[in-house]
Amino acid sequence: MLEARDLAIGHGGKAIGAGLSLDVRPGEILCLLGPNGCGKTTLFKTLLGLIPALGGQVRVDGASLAGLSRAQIAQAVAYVPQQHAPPFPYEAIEIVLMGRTARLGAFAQPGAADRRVAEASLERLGIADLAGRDYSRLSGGQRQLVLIARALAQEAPLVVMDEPTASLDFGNQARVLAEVAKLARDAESEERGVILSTHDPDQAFALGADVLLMRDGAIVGRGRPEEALTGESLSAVYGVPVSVERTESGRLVCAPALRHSAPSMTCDALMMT
Ligand SMILES: Nc1ncnc2c1ncn2[C@@H]1O[C@H](COP(=O)(O)OP(=O)(O)OP(=O)(O)O)[C@@H](O)[C@H]1O
Repeated sequence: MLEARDLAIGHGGKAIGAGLSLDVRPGEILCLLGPNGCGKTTLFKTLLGLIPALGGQVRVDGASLAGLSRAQIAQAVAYVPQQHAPPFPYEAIEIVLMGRTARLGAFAQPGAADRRVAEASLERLGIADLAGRDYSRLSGGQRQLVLIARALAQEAPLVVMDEPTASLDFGNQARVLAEVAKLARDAESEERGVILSTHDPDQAFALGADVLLMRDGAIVGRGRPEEALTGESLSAVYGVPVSVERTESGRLVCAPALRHSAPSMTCDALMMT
């Protein structure tokens, strides 16, 4: 479905990563983990053709990304960006309806069926009440949920999500993760491929997702979460001691050690800040 081979990525011709290869197939969830600034968003934008690859190849359903129009890419891949600021005060439902655009003819307007799909997407995420609200005035987490609804409405076979749970509260994180799992493996609908980035390695365990560990623009680990996410690999990638522990229920969780030797502020210093 999505294949990247020996991809080099960067901005304005300046490389920030190279030698990147990955595959996502229907029913698979691929979880991209790595420190701030390692190149996750740049990789996603390159996979979506939003910025040019500096080398290597991306193929979508066997076709070279370079030869596809924006509409063809949008029919194949839905994108949930990290941040999104529309230039006009759209209602949330209008943002979700934009997900239908790739399915319409050049000058066609979304119809009643498209509106029903958009409303169902909002409902599925428990945010039907936001439909008529001004998107630009929603909280960061509410906006993120609306963008996920837009990706659902797009009904593309592959979904790329850049930190989809970043500004969500605890309950909404769980809701969105459940949707991610359903998107990929819901027996009632067609299987989809999902690739998401996150700063929480526990999510890879919770989703049973394949893992790509990235550092400084390179892939430094990959595989099933139990193999790729070890105390050693996570400590090396994030530069802090991390242990991976099994809870009583049998679930694996990642626990960073808080360094006792880190400089700490005295009460006086804290009161002055
Ligand atoms: N538009 C841009 N022009 C030039 N450099 C950029 C641009 N966007 C990002 N970069 C640089 O590319 C590098 C990778 O950034 P990127 O946003 O891909 O990292 P990331 O892994 O997604 O980070 P985070 O986890 O903080 O979101 C960083 O050094 C960043 O400063």
